[in-house]
Amino acid sequence: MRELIRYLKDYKKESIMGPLFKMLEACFELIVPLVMAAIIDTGIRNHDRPYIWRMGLLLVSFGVLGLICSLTAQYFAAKAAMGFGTALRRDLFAHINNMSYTELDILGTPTLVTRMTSDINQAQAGVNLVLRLFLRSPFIVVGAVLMAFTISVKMTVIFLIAVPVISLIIYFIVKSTIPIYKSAQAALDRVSLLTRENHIGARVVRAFSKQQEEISRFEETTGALTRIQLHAGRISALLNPATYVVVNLAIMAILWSGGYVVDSGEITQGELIALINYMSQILLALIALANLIITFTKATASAIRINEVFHTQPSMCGGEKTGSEGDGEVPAVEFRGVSFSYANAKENALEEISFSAAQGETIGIIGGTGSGKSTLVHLIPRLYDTSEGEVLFRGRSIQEYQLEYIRSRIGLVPQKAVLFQGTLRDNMKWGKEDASDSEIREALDIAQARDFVEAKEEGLDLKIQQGGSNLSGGQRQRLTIARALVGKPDILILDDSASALDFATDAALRKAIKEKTRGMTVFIVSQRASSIKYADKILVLDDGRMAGMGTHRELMENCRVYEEICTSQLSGEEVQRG
Ligand SMILES: Nc1ncnc2c1ncn2[C@@H]1O[C@H](COP(=O)(O)OP(=O)(O)OP(=O)(O)O)[C@@H](O)[C@H]1O
Repeated sequence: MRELIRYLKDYKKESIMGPLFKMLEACFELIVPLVMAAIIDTGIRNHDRPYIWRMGLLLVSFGVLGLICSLTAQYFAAKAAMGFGTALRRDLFAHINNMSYTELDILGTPTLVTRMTSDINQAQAGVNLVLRLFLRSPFIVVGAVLMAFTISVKMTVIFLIAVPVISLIIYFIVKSTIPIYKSAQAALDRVSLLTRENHIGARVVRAFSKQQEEISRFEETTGALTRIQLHAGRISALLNPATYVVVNLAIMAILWSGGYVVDSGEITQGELIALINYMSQILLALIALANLIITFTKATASAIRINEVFHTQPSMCGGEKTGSEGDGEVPAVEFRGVSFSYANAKENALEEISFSAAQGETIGIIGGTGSGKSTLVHLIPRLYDTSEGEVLFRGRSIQEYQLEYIRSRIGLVPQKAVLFQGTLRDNMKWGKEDASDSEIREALDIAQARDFVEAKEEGLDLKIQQGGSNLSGGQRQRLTIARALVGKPDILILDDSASALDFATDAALRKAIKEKTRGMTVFIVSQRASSIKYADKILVLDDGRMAGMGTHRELMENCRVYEEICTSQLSGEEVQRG
């Protein structure tokens, strides 16, 4: 938690005023039993009604003042806690956005969502409660014992026995619940993972009629979370009865021995009542302290999880260079002996890959599933860094370029077509912030998306729902291609991003890209031989290795893997026509 305290730096005033007003409220509370004692000993004993009224009014004033102090403290504490949470959330979001794919793979999205939401809320609640109670509760306990001491030194012994016993009970209960709260947060991660997986894959779940299995899986996971929370709840439920037993025993002791000391005239009846009041105040303060410790512990567990994300430093930092180097003589992209392995993976996903792609060339990449096609193209815009070897962009290592620059010059259309909530125009502007409508229409035209967009009444103002759910798979794919084209990148990568298009649209798309984006180097990843066979150069991947490289004709003659793919997909005539 200490590391996160820096997020309170803009709320120094609130962080001081909150606890101070709580202490002030506690002072009023500590005086109340003395006023009560005065009412009993003077007002009631002497039948002095005006005195009772005066003192009664004083009690009401203390109550009102205490309430004002408490509300003011609450205001400052809430303001500081909200500010803390907001700044923390903003920083964590920015930090996660700076992470490379490697860190995102290691941490995983569900836990990042839980940490961004539930954990930050927990830390925020911790800050709020700490600001209100961390001084108040100990202050009341010490204050009540001291007040009792001023009334009767002898009777204070009961306080000095009761307070440590209550503290010990609280200590053991809190100590045994802390690890349980930690595992509850981890169980929440699992619930979050399952919820996310299920909501994203809702259509698949229904298509396979897996609702019942998924509901059972969900019940099992939430059941585990419930069991953990119940376990913690059962232990915490012991807190009140156990502490009340001790306090009531102490009050019995005060009443029993109080009878003797009142009889002997050492203390008055009013003072005896004040002692009982102080004992109750101590109990309430200690229980509040126990709640504070539990909330603080949960907040600390959450803070650890948040800090784990902050400590995961982006493994990638960009270079200095912007602007293209060299001219048409230098290859647009070159791989020199590139091998790559995913974090925690035992085997390399790519092994010794070397090739070069000239400016304006179309490169087809083909291979079986899991052969490393996506991995290879992800290395071009530096979504991952190579484990061995080098990737060059226009004759220079991509590591020398600024990350923003390299990504603005390389348009990647990922396998999964992801669009964001907003208008179609907003989505297109991801490719180029200041793109004009005519630039967007041009990109839509090349991506074979213009017709269907113009057929919609709203045109570029078409509202895209979350994840693009109001569009078909093929429409989404065409829009993501258009989005990459808007920025007129030097390199366009289509990672199996035309898989949902029919053959005619796929062919029209490739033709339009070739004709209307002169000078652009295009990488087409596909499982379909027909999509890549006209490429200037075809890379054939097999289990992460380069099985062949060349034109369709060359590969048909000397690459067995390519020949097998083609003969399994194309007719004899199509194979020959390449
Ligand atoms: N994020 C990841 N973490 C660990 N391993 C991964 C990750 N992504 C892919 N792999 C592994 O790397 C290998 C290559 O995967 P890749 O996605 O590049 O294949 P692909 O040829 O594009 O397959 P497909 O055509 O099915 O999309 C596979 O064995 C896969 O299991």
